[in-house]
Amino acid sequence: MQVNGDLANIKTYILEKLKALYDMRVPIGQISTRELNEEMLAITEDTDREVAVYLNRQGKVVQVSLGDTATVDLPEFKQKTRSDLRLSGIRCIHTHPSGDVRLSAPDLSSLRRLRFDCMAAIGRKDKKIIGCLAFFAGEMSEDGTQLLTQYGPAEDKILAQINLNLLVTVVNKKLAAQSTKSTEDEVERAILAGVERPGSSWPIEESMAELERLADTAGAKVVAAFTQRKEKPDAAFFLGRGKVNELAMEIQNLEATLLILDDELTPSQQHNLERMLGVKVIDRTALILDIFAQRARSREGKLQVELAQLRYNLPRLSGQGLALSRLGGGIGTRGPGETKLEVDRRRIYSKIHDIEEQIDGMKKSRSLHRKRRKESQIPLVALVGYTNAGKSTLLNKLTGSEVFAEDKLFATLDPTTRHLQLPEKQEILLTDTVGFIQKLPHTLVKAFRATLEEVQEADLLLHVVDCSNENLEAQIEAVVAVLKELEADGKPVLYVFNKADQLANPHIREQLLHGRDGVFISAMTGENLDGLQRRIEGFFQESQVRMTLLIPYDEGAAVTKLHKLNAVVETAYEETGTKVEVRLPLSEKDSFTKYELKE
Ligand SMILES: Nc1nc2c(ncn2[C@@H]2O[C@H](COP(=O)(O)OP(=O)(O)OP(=O)(O)O)[C@@H](O)[C@H]2O)c(=O)[nH]1
Ligand SMILES: [Mg+2]
Repeated sequence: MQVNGDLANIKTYILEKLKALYDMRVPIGQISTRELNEEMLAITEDTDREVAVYLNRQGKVVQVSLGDTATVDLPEFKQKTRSDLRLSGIRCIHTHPSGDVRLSAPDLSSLRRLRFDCMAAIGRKDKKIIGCLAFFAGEMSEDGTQLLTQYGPAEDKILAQINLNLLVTVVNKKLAAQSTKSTEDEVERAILAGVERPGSSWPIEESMAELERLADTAGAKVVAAFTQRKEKPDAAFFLGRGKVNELAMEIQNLEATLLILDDELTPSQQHNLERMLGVKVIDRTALILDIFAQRARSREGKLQVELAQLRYNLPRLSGQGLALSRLGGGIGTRGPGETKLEVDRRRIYSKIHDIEEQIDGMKKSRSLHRKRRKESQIPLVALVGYTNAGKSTLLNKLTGSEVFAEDKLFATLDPTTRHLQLPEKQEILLTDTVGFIQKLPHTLVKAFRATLEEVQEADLLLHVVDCSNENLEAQIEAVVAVLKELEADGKPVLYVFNKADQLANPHIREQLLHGRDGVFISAMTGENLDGLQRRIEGFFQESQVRMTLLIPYDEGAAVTKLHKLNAVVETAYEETGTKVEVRLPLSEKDSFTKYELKE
């Protein structure tokens, strides 16, 4: 057994004593023993030099050195990877010849550098053995360095009572939590890949550009993009074998950590690609789900996203465990809020059940809410449209509110409803909804059905279109497809061609409308917002009548009913009764004609 350090001029019997330290054992879970401490201190007292022993978790001495700990190198115990923050499994116990057992700065820095389970210094004071101890706290300071915990000086019999196993488990757990956090913080380097299929209504460049925006929104850095023409996707790899090999090379060259496919992958395609390429592979659906998970704000929104994620992941769990968990955190593994997605099949089932129940409960309370709204008779107008069309900007502009609007995809996830009074005093409720997108996964539409109930309940849909987008026809089509899926395609629609300020040529407006019923506006500059409001008002007026009524004072119930119907525009008190200007739904007209005041 080799003793390290400066051994020149060391007497043979000292060397023998040092070598004998290798034979000493410490019970598992205990930091040191009285015998080991005594032997080490005896050598120190003989030589006036520091003795250090390094023990593994089995309590076996794996290295002995004479000199000072700061210069001791332990090559074979060094950490293999930078990202692995866990403790090394080795601890260092050393003597301080001065008898001052406080840990020195070099002691603490080697604890940090070599990630020891703990660092102990021992010495003798008044015939007693005392020691100090330091170990990782498992917490990081503001500047990103690991905090240490120090203990002592204390008598060796106290130190011997510390449960090293427990200490290590706790610290490692905390460190592991840090390392998942830091991998999530690390920007993922993504390669995008898509297959161009003949006859697709969506140009592959557009689809890929959108995928890049989605990746960007999710926080990935896109380092390359590949497309391939293919009649139909490969059953095993989605992409052709040649393309997969090319990708494998590029992933190495570009140090990519993530591959994102533009279409939904089958669980086995995803699994095969991950095995071949050695990086995490996700598809458009998982990417969208990830963005939703980051953006959902309301409790129900969060639950719905989590439900969709769990359902999506369920068939993707392989027998031995989840590919995603094997490959670490980041995009595709993040749940709503602070949570990390569940990866255990059994727990997923019970969680799905749990969430479904919670959502059910909320649905009930919402339908009560809706009933109340219906009774109030205020019509509901829903803003629908492709993501980034400007729905939230429009809602803000019209209602003077501050709904989050941003030049990112899916800025809005939770529906917001605002009260709005139109120029002719017609009141409406205007609701902003999640933007739609092409290839919006079926599961997601289903998940969002509940929050999209506003769309299903609406009396009028405002389909907001970004008319400056070259691909507007395909976007309109995608929105209509989702509306169909929501069974809301039969509703009256007014097309709102937004971002008209971006249209250089006003003459193409007519052409863009394609015979659809629509108005051109700019939510940004405010252009034609009054025109839009008049159109909305016009829509409701067509199904309403205006009347002036005189209701005798002893028939107050009629007035109450009018208020309930939210039909009253103006009230005046005359000698013979209440004079009210009303705007009545046609269906209610007959019951009030007897009060009508003919001029
Ligand atoms: N030039 C121009 N930009 C606009 C107009 N309206 C909205 N925008 C911009 O378009 C971007 C998207 O606007 P949002 O209101 O967030 O779009 P959204 O439809 O709510 O998007 P999601 O919530 O993601 O579905 C923002 O950067 C707006 O500033 C407009 O009339 N003209
Ligand atoms: Mg929005």
